[in-house]
Amino acid sequence: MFNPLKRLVSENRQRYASGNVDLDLSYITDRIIAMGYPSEGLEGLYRNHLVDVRRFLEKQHGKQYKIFNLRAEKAYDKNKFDGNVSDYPFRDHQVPQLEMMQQFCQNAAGWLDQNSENVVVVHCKAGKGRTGVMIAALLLYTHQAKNTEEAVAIYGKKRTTNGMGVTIPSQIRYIEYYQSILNGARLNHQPLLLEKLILQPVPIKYQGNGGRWVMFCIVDHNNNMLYNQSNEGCCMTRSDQKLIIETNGIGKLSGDFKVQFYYYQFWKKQPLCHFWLNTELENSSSIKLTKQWIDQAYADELCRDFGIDFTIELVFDSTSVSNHIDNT
Ligand SMILES: CCCCCCCC(=O)OC[C@H](COP(=O)(O)O[C@H]1[C@H](O)[C@@H](OP(=O)(O)O)[C@H](OP(=O)(O)O)[C@@H](OP(=O)(O)O)[C@H]1O)OC(=O)CCCCCCC
Repeated sequence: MFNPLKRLVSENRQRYASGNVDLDLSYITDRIIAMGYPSEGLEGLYRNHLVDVRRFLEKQHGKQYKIFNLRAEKAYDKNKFDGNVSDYPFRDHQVPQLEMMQQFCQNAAGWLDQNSENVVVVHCKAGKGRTGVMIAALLLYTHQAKNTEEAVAIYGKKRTTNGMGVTIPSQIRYIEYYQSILNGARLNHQPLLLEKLILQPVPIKYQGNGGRWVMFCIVDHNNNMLYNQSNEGCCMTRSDQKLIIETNGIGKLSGDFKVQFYYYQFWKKQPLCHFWLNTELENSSSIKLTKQWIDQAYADELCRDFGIDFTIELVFDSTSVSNHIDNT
């Protein structure tokens, strides 16, 4: 039934509305469905209600649906869908572990291969960003999209009213990483040694001298600190054009990592921007990210100071890079 609050909360997502069904749910293909979280209690008042989702899926697909829950923050009793639920959790606005993308695709494609009537149903919270990452990966894995751009476009067109499905730069980067794995790229397990970060131009308000210092840390998927600039006492040098932060060669990185920039206001950490990278698929001694490849670089008021040509460059120790390349 039409519910104005649910419609408001589903924002730009395409809803499935037919007869007395009105769900935050979209068919990306005939056999791949994206939807919002099947909720209960208070959340069920403004998102898809679990009971409505179950009724819809059973009516349309009998017992031939399999649900994939990507929401790390919350879970429901799998028995409410007769146990036919698999979890591939990751956090809101973040990226999945690369291995998890492969496991998800194998599981989902295996289910689709078992019977031509089987469908997969993917959700996170809103069923937009994270759901889009995994469905784009599945479209690539099942050869229904030839590259990341096409996979993201198919998803955006079917899932949203304005084509804006997966929009977070790191999430798009991870679909690209996954595409390169499917294209035969070899993962390199040798760590890379982060030598320095170069911010160009110097963020205007955060240069010291009465302004606030830009700080950064590096974390893993569980938010465990891999490197913390404020503890390591690394050296910052500033010219008119750039801010160079030397890590003294102690930033040894392996696999997925997130670089988070922040500053302190009243002793509270205020995030500025961040990005995810994976060392296993990066083979160059420097990675330079323009603003459009940095997460939240537009959204946060403070990051406007970074200017349109703002770049963050990560420079790795050349020995670690050559060890890395020898191993590919
Ligand atoms: C009378 C109140 C009217 C409220 C109207 C709210 C209208 C409104 O803004 O609704 C939207 C909000 C937030 O909406 P959500 O709580 O659903 O949050 C969305 C979710 O994080 C998506 O990530 P994911 O789960 O798909 O991975 C994200 O997409 P992405 O990761 O791609 O950026 C999207 O960002 P985006 O907006 O696309 O930038 C978020 O808005 O809903 C609520 O906060 C729940 C409100 C609960 C209200 C409870 C009332 C009982």
